[in-house]
Amino acid sequence: MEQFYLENNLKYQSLVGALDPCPKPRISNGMPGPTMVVSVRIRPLSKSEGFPSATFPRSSQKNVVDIHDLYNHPRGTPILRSNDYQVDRLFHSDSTTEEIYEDLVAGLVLFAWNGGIGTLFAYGQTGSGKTFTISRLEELVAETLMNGNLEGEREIYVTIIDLAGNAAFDLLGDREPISLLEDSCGITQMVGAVEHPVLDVEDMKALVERATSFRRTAPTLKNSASSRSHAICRIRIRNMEDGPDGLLYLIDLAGSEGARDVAAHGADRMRETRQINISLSVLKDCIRRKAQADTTTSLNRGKPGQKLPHIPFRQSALTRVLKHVFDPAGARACRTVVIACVNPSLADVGPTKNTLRFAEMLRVLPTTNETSADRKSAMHWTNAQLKEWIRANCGTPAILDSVVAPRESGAHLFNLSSTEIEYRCQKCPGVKQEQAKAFRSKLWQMYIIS
Ligand SMILES: Nc1ncnc2c1ncn2[C@@H]1O[C@H](COP(=O)(O)OP(=O)(O)OP(=O)(O)O)[C@@H](O)[C@H]1O
Repeated sequence: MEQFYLENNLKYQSLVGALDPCPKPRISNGMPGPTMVVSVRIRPLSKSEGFPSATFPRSSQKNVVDIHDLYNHPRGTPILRSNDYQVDRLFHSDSTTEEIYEDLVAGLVLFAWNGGIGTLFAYGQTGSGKTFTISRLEELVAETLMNGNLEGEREIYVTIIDLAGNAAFDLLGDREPISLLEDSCGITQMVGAVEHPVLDVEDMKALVERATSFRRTAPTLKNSASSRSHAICRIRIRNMEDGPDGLLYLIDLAGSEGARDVAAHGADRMRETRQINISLSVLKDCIRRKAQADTTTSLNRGKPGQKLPHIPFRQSALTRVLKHVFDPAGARACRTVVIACVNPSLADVGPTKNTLRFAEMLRVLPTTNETSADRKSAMHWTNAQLKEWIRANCGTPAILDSVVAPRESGAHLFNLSSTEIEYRCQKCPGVKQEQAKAFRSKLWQMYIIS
């Protein structure tokens, strides 16, 4: 595929240059939820990669990014396939980590300082800039906690562990194995991991450096020093007055790798990659179900007999450590910031789309206190908007208007599983399976009323 992109670089540039993406109706109004903010950071394009950028933040719409991919059409010339994604915050390739800190993380630190549990994840494809982002954020967090400008008396303790599969290791204790056990109060304890008191910023930097030196890395096709484990930095903010201790989790996830990227790996590396991908998949499932659970809870607040939703956080060590975030029975106030990191290179366009699709999916059901009427109006498109969107996204050959709006019977419902979307599209003559697939991710969980 990379060869195809290199050979068609000029064609790609000219197709992108001729495009004029128009503002399209969006599923949601773009307001971040109160407990979870989903952001995307696009890292700068590295010249050595030799591919053009496939990510184009839209100037006319805030927090929307267009991704243009070149499709190798089996029966014709290559064509451009475009998708757009919207998140709560979008950081362009010239944004600094300091800007991200001010916008997303400073509030989380204050929240933890005042006794809450703040969690920050960086996830994305291998080589997309997660470690780059988290390591600088760790320094900035330390500066805020130590500069003496926050009100109240606190003591700071740091634990840094890494998770490889379901095994956990203390990165500040020479990578000794530790156990993750639930105590009688249902809190996951890192048994055997040492908590280090931090007195100033230099202490914190030294601890982070020490942890980095013990972290498991290996070269991958995309990154010569790829992190092959999830690193969790837990900062406990001990309240010396009356009040609960705050907790701040800064998590640098191992990079996901696609089947294409792992072709050259041996059996051990394949197993390791499989374990990473499984734990990331459980994490994604938990985040998503948590977002759904928050929405359902806020809509049903006050109604009797509401059951707690099931969130499968016990399925991996990573989500067990983060039980406080996912346990629907948890009583502590939690806030979560997700930073989806992407590499803008055209060669990485597939994983980039996966990362953005997931980021956008977390926002489909925003965790706000909006009423069901607000939600309905935000999720309904008019027929004209639907036609416009499908025409712009259906690929080639274009779908006919008669197929786009084949109904006289009222609602054309796309709030369906992927199989059902295909089923619907099979019923509409003229829509090809591949086109139906392209719609699937976007139309998922969306009503469209005639
Ligand atoms: N915003 C940025 N500005 C400049 N360089 C960056 C930025 N983000 C990442 N890089 C560079 O890209 C390369 C890969 O970044 P990094 O190691 O952080 O990726 P990663 O997502 O942690 O990868 P992995 O999952 O494989 O560990 C590094 O050389 C890093 O310096």
